[in-house]
Amino acid sequence: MKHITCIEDLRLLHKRRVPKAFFDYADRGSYAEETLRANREDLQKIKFRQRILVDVSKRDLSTTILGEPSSMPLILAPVGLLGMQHGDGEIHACRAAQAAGIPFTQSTMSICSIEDIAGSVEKPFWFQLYVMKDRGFIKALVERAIAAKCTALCLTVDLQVIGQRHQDIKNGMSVPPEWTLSKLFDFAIRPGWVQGVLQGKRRTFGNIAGHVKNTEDLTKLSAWTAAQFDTSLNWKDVDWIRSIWPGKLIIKGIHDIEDAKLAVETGAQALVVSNHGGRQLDGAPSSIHVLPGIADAVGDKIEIMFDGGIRSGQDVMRALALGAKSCMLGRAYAYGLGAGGQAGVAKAIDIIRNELLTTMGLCGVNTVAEIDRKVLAD
Ligand SMILES: Cc1cc2nc3c(=O)[nH]c(=O)nc-3n(C[C@H](O)[C@H](O)[C@H](O)COP(=O)(O)O)c2cc1C
Ligand SMILES: CC(C)CC(=O)C(=O)O
Repeated sequence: MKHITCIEDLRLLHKRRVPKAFFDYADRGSYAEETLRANREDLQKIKFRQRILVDVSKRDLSTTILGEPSSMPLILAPVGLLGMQHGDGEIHACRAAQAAGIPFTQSTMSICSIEDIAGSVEKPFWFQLYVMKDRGFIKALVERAIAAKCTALCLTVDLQVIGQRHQDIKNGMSVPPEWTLSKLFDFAIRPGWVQGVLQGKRRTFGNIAGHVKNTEDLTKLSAWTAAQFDTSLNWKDVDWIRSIWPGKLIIKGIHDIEDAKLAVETGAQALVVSNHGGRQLDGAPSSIHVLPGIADAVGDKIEIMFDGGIRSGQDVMRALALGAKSCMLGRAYAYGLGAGGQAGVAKAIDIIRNELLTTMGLCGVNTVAEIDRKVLAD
């Protein structure tokens, strides 16, 4: 990892080490990928004010997230199928987050189960929930998150209809999964990855296997899961989740001021301004484009988290300047995981941490609380 200096280096290493179908699943977006590109392009358009001769010798990244101390304003976002980027990927990512002193969010669509992670890490983590049609299953899943002592529930609300990812279809990441000679060859030339995944605790959705009959049958499990996304989901379901989850609630996938106001009314502690990393509504504006309006409208009533296109500490600084209290990393750490397991995720976090510290120094800022629109050039 010595010559890895930026997230793009981790991305290229991930691309080399992991079969194409799984790399593309992580890397790509929905439809024409306009929103995926806009997330990056709009962040890069935001320029900083360079300030000089300010004593920046005592820069400090520490902050609070949902009232808890955090070493920096970063969170590992829920990312599905991490265990396919690296054997036991969820455990590796959670360990790296905990070693760095930041929260890890486990996806409903994880390969390791809630219990697998809880039994393998030192501290509590967050759980992300997709509300599926089978509400009995969802209630049981929330109860499992409570039993595992998860400290926050991140309710994702932007995937009741699934945006098509063309590349996943071309790669046979469909239901049922497609096995072609070229795919088998692609696996065969990556024996390190194959061995890691085979040594992992599980090779299918760990939170769901066990609930579906014949779970050994991957096709049945995938079909059940795909059919379970619930197009009827609405704000009443959020109230129901509120009634069965006693802890801190985060609503993830807010992209509109009116929805942000409704999220405040649910009594949730935080919302995530997110377009699911350009994987859902293609043609939506970038997350950074909508952040200032949402922060101005509700930032004094609810904690604002942000994601979408964060690949550097500079990007974190941009989002904090425009009203976010913390940022979720998605692909940035998934690339690290594919590139090198726990060490790769640790590297991703460290790269972003150092970039943020340097950017703060060059903008004449010492603390996270000081970062506001004044650090941006007109
Ligand atoms: C491969 C992949 C899988 C994802 N799976 C989930 C998921 O299971 N649940 C969820 O709430 N968000 C999921 N997301 C969205 C992320 O939580 C986050 O919103 C997004 O990655 C942020 O954009 P970025 O990747 O540009 O940082 C996924 C994102 C990626 C890249
Ligand atoms: C299994 C997927 C629905 C997980 C997800 O949220 C994503 O791929 O963006």
